[in-house]
Amino acid sequence: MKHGIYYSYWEHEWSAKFGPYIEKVAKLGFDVIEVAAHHINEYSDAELAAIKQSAIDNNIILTAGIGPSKNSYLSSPDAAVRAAGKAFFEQTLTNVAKLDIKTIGGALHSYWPVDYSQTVDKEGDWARGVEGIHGIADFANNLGINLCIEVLNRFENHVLNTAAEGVAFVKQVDKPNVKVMLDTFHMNIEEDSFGDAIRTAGTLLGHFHTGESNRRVPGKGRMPWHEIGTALREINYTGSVVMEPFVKTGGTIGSDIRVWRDLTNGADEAKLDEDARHSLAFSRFVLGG
Ligand SMILES: O=C(CO)[C@@H](O)[C@H](O)[C@H](O)CO
Ligand SMILES: [Mn+2]
Repeated sequence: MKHGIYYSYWEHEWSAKFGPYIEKVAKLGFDVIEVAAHHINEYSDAELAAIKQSAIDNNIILTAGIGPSKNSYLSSPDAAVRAAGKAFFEQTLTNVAKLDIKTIGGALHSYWPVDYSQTVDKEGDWARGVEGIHGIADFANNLGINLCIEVLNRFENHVLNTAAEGVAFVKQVDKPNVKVMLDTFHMNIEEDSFGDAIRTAGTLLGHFHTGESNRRVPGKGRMPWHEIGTALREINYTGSVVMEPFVKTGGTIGSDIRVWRDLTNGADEAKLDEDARHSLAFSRFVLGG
């Protein structure tokens, strides 16, 4: 099991450059950095090559997270938006591959976060989402990329809220590089049992996000970490466990994640780094790896 952190922990914008964080997370002892792919198409090839080299030099694996935009996503009822979604993914996956990234996770079938001022069509969005992911799976597979479909809580998406729904969706897509992704923050809201949810995902689990119920770093709250670690060991999970703490207010990250109070307790960057380092030690101990 490899342990990582989403660089957005330190940032306010999904557009923030991720290159400089590779050395930082390596120094903190992580194996993996997760980067936001939302703006990767704005990076030049030279920039991507330098980032890839930095990852090699620092012995860091990159994974990518993404929340597709409402203008271009795979399950839209509007065919033009679906086509734009496919084009966006093909360009994004091509650039993601330039960083040797093998895992991209998020609500890839949908857009994020969902706008609930509009009518919800769960069945239609599910069917179009399955078709949309099916339609980009081979393209991703040819680049060596796994598409990890994140199960989110009800306030952020309506299609997949539980591990069981994630498994049913991924089975309908029926492609070897399309997997289920779980996140303890969302599971805490929707699942009856963390252990059962992880066992339900089983061999289909492709990526795993961690965080406390208020999205502080693992170890600062009341998540049943022992139960989670036991279940991950039971299913012989060998993928990445990426902590996804969101503790800062402000910017697009603060508003998309609904961080309306300072969860850092006024921490400066050095204190945030220390919290991440302690949480990594805690995560390795309780989850394995
Ligand atoms: O858990 C979440 C959101 O609550 C994320 O994994 C999200 O999909 C990603 O951050 C988008 O970049
Ligand atoms: Mn997540």
